[in-house]
Amino acid sequence: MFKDLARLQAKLKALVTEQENLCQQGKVADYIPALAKVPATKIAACVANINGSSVGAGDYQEPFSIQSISKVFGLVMAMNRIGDDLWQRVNMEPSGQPFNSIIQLEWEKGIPRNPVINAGALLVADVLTSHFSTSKLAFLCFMRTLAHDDNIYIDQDVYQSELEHGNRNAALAYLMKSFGNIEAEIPAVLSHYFTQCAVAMSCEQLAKSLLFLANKGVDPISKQVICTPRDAHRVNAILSTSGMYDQSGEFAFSIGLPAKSGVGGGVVAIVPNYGVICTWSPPLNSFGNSVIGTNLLANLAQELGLSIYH
Ligand SMILES: NC(=O)CC[C@H](N)C(=O)O
Repeated sequence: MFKDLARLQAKLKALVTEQENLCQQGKVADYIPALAKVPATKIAACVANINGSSVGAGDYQEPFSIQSISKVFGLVMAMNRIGDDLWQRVNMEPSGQPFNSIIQLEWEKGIPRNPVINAGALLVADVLTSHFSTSKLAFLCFMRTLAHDDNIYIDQDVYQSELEHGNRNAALAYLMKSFGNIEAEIPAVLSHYFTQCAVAMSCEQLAKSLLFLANKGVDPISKQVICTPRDAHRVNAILSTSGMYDQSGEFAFSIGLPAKSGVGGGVVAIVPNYGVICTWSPPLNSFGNSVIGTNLLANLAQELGLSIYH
């Protein structure tokens, strides 16, 4: 558990102020208009404590597009639904490739390297589409339950844009289907995947909703079992090795926390037995990870001595 939350809040404020005044690099995602129009100056950091309390600084209560952070939640739902069968259809190795790469998928006969690159998340979306009668609604309900907030919503503007610019994801899904690794019809799989990506949440909501991964699978607020301790371990392991895409090695080397980024500029990091940190800043580096979001996490982890490798 994080102690002395007042000091932690002062630290978050100081870090946010320091980062917003630095000359920053990076580029806001512009593959869809709905993301391109988000102001590059947004900046936020929030820490959810394992006892359910939280502190934040900057725009930490403002919703943004969670994008690939949704892959974590989809994965947990799929693991809960089909158990170890999932690992017959998706691997658990780092890809060493950009998040939306297609090359490896053909070499490896339609089996995605891991569930947190696009191909893997589309595979997970197929599992959810095939095993829930209303998978999009089930996903939204899951998010609302985890965040303890019924106001969480799907940003229709982002969803529509994703659909209109979804050719690469469609290509990944059709390639997997050609290998027999996708069961449902591709339009339904894509619709589920883009719905997940289009969920809007704030840093505070995201940090709270992932507390179960810092607490061996149990939501510390409701005491509800969200997944088994073994699956919480597995998700954290995948996030440690692949959550920051092809920057995961460097992230483990310099920060040492299971983490997941999204092209909306959000980054979440799990601190087992302590809580969850979420940062947000839209400009991205060449890996698709938030520049300031990663800096904020690095500074905080260093100052507080947080690393799972200590
Ligand atoms: N890295 C990401 O956040 C990618 C999500 C994005 N919607 C895509 O599918 O390309």
